[in-house]
Amino acid sequence: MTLPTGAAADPDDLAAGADEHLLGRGLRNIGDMIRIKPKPFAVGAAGAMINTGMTLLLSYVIGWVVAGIAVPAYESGEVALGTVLLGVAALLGTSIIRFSSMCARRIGAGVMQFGVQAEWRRRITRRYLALPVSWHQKHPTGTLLSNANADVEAATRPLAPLPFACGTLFMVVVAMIAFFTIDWAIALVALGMFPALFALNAVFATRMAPRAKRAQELRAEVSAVGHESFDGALVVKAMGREAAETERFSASATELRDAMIGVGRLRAAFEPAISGLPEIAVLVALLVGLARFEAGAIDLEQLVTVSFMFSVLAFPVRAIGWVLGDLPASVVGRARVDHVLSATGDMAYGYEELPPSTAPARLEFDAVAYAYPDGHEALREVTFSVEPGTTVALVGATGSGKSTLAHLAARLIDPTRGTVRLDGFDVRDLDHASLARTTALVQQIPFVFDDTVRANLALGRPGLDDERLWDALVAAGAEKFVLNLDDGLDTEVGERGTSLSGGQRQRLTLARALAGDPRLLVLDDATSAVDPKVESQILAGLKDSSDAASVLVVAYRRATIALADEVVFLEGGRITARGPHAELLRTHQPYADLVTAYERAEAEREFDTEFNDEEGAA
Ligand SMILES: Nc1ncnc2c1ncn2[C@@H]1O[C@H](COP(=O)(O)OP(=O)(O)OP(=O)(O)O)[C@@H](O)[C@H]1O
Repeated sequence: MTLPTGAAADPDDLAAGADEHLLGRGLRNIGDMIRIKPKPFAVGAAGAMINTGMTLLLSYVIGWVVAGIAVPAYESGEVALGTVLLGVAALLGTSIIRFSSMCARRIGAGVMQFGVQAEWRRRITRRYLALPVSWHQKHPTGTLLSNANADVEAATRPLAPLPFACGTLFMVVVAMIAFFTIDWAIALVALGMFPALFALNAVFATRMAPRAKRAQELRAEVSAVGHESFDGALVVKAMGREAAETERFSASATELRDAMIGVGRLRAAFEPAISGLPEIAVLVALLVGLARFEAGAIDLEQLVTVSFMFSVLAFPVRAIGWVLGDLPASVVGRARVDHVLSATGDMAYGYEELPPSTAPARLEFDAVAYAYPDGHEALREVTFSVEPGTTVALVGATGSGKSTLAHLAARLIDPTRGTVRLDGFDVRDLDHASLARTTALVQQIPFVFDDTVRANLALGRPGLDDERLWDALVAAGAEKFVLNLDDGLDTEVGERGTSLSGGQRQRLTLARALAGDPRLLVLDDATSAVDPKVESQILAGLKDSSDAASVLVVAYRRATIALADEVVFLEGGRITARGPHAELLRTHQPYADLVTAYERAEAEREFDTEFNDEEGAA
C-alpha cells in the first residue's frame, strides 16, 4: 500500500496483520515530506554530511597529532613550534566547521519538520472546510483537532533526526571505505554491526505498529471527549454531572495512559539494545584493533584513527535508530492525516454566475427528496417556491423536516432527488461567489466569534462600512443593545459571545446576515430567543423595507407565521398543506391544531414570565 499525498488511506489498514510493509511506507512518507520541503532538507542534510565529514577528518587529525606530534615529542623530548601550531590549527579548523555545520543541520531539520506540519495543517483545514455537513456530523470536533495536531506531529516526527541520519549514512559509507583500506578485520566488525542494527529495528517497528496505532486512536478519543466536556460545561454543571463527566474523561485518559505505557515499555526494551549495539561494536573493534596492532598488521596512527572513528560513529548511528524508531507512529499518523485529506463528498461548486442584481431572488424546490447518510428520508416530493420579495413560513411538528429544507435552500446539503433552483439556476451549477452573495442562512443556535461586534458583523467581507453595519443592526433590532455596550461596535464579545444574552447573539447573527444584503434570507428559527413582539417587528421590518429580500422562515409563533405571504406545512417530510395562514387555519385541521398548540405554549410562557416578574417585584 502506498501513501502518496492525499491518497485514500484507511487507518484501519494498520491493524496488526497489515504492517509488513511498514518500513517501505515509512520511507515513502519521508520521501513525500522531503518533496514538500526540499530546500530545508538539502540544507540540513548538507550540514549533516559536512559535520560527519569533519568528524571523520578529525579522526585522522587526532591520529596524526598523537602519532606525528605527541609521540615523537615524548620520545625525543623536544617539539617544533610550527608543528604544534599546525596541529592546533588543524584541530580548531575542523572543530569550527563541525560546529557550524551542526547548526545548519539542526536549523534545516527544524524548518523542514515545522514547515511540513504547517503545510499539512493548512491542507487539513482546507479539506475540513470543503467537506459537507454530513461528513462533519460523523466526525467529532475533538477528533478533527487531534488529526490536525497529534497525528500531524506523529507523522512528521522522523524529520527531526532525518538530516542527522542522512549524515550518518554518509559517514558510515566513508568510514567503511576507511576501515577496509586500513584493515579488513576491523572492517568486518563494522560490517556486522549494521545488519544487526537494522534487524533489531525491524523487529521493534513490527511490534510497535499496532501499539502506536492504538495510542493515536486514543489520543483522538481523549481529545473528542475532552472537547465535548468543555464545550458542554454549562450543561454538565447545570445537571450536576461533573463527577460522571470526570469519570468518562478519566476512563479515556487512563486507557491512553496504559497505551502510552505499553509504547514506553516496548521502547524501554528495544532502545537500550539499539543504542548499546554500536557501543558493543566499539569495544569489539578496540579489542580486534589491539590484536591487529600487536600482530603488526596496523601501526599506532591507524589504531588511534580507527578507535576514534568507531567511538564517534557509535553516537550518530543512533540517529538512524531514532528515525527507524519513529517510523511506526509516523505511518499511523500519516494514515490518519490522509484519511482526512482523501475524504470525498465535497460540495463541488458549479461555474454558472448569477447576473448582478439587487432584486429579491426566486427560490424553487422541485420534487426534492433528501435522505441522511443513515438512510433516513427526511424529505419527500417537496415542491414549492418562494417568489421574489415574498415571505414563506415553514411550519411543521418537530422532526418534520424544516431545518433540512432550510439547509437545502442555503446549499449546505444537496437533494438526493429533485432540484433546488435559485433564480432559475440549479444551485449545484452556481459558483461559490454567486451563492454566498445571494443567500444568507441564520440558524437557531447563533455562532459568535471571540472578537469585536464589528468583526463579527463584517466577517472580513469587503465594503462593509460602519454605516452599513448600523443599518443591519437596526433591521435586526440590535441597534439599542449595541449602543449600550461599553465600546459599541468595538466591544469584545468573548468566546462564543459569552458576554451577550441568547437573544442578543441571535440578533447579532441576523444583522451579520443582513449586512451582506442577501437577496434570499433563510431563517431557521433564528429569532426564537428574541421577545415575540420584537421578533414580529423585525420580520415586519424586513418585509416592508425597500430592498426586501425573499424570506424563507422556519416559524413557531402565530404572529410571525401570520406575517408570511404563504405558509408551507410539513408533515413527516411531505408538504400536506400550502396557502395563506388564515386559509390553512380554516381548511387544514392538523395545521390549526399545531398553531393553536404553539399559541398556548407561548401564552403559558408569557404568563410565567409576568408571574415571575410580579413575584420578583413583590
Ligand atoms: N444528521 C442526521 N442524521 C440522520 N437523521 C437526521 C439528521 N438530522 C436530522 N435527521 C432527521 O431528519 C428528520 C428531519 O429533521 P429536521 O431537523 O429537518 O426537522 P425539523 O422539522 O427542523 O425539527 P425541529 O423542529 O425539531 O428542529 C428528523 O426525523 C430527524 O431525526
